[in-house]
Amino acid sequence: MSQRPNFLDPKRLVVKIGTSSLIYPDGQLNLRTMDELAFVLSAVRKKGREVVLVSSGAIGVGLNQMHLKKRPADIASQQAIASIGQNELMAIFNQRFASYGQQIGQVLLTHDVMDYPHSRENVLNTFDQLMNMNAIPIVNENDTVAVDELDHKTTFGDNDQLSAIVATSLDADLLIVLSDIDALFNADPHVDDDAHPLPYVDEITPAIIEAAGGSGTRFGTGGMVTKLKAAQRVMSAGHQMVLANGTDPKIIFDILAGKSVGTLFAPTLKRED
Ligand SMILES: Nc1ncnc2c1ncn2[C@@H]1O[C@H](COP(=O)(O)OP(=O)(O)O)[C@@H](O)[C@H]1O
Ligand SMILES: N[C@@H](CCC(=O)OP(=O)(O)O)C(=O)O
Repeated sequence: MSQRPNFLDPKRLVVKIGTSSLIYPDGQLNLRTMDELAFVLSAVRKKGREVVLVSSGAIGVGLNQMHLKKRPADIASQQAIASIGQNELMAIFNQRFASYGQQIGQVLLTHDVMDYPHSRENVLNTFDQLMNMNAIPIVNENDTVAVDELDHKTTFGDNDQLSAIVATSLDADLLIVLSDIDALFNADPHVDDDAHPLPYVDEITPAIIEAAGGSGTRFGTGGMVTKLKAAQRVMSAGHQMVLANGTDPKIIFDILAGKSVGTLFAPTLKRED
């Protein structure tokens, strides 16, 4: 009988969902995925695991609210769209999580807040208290204020790296990154028909970085490049990351049950099939 590896039993779990899993290619909101995500995370929380959700979607939802097909060019307009979208995103999550009896709390972060020791400590205390209250923190970058200036870095750049920073800062055992793709492939499968999935990565080699392309969709931002950076950060901290398809968030149950789905990034662990 195969031994159950420790990543299957995380005490503290961070789940990141990308815009391309929350918004259909035509710009409409994927309410089904949002509802299923609320259902699954509520069930996981009720089983005693601490759960943090990092959700993208502020800009995508804002564009939908304002009936816009693409991002406006100027920063102030993008930030206004994010302001409208974040509000709507949380309204939907609030309603869906409430239907499963699960309390949530919003945490909007900028890079500088995590850089300065005092503000970082306050943020981490807030996470701790939310989890003590059995609430699920829902995190996003504070897009309405984050703009990089010469001597002041406020942006994370993308939510893949934000989720890795949150996971490592909270010492989470496992980061699950849900995207619109089944796994990391040896080449972008939207470009190369012969690409095959990689079930297990124990080291981010130059060949793997070479295989990672940008986003395949109108709304996604980082593509595979930023997911590999996130994996690198998590692995360096001695923890694990699973990249999997977020179309049906019940895949989280499969991951926690030890099924070999997506790509497992883990420094030394060998996956048992
Ligand atoms: N080697 C690769 N393996 C898998 N996907 C890749 C790879 N290189 C580039 N991609 C692209 O990355 C996309 C996922 O990133 P992105 O669109 O930013 O999603 P999200 O919104 O979930 O962050 C995939 O749909 C795919 O087109
Ligand atoms: N903070 C932005 C997310 C940017 C981002 O990284 O998006 P994604 O590549 O879809 O995870 C938003 O909420 O629109």
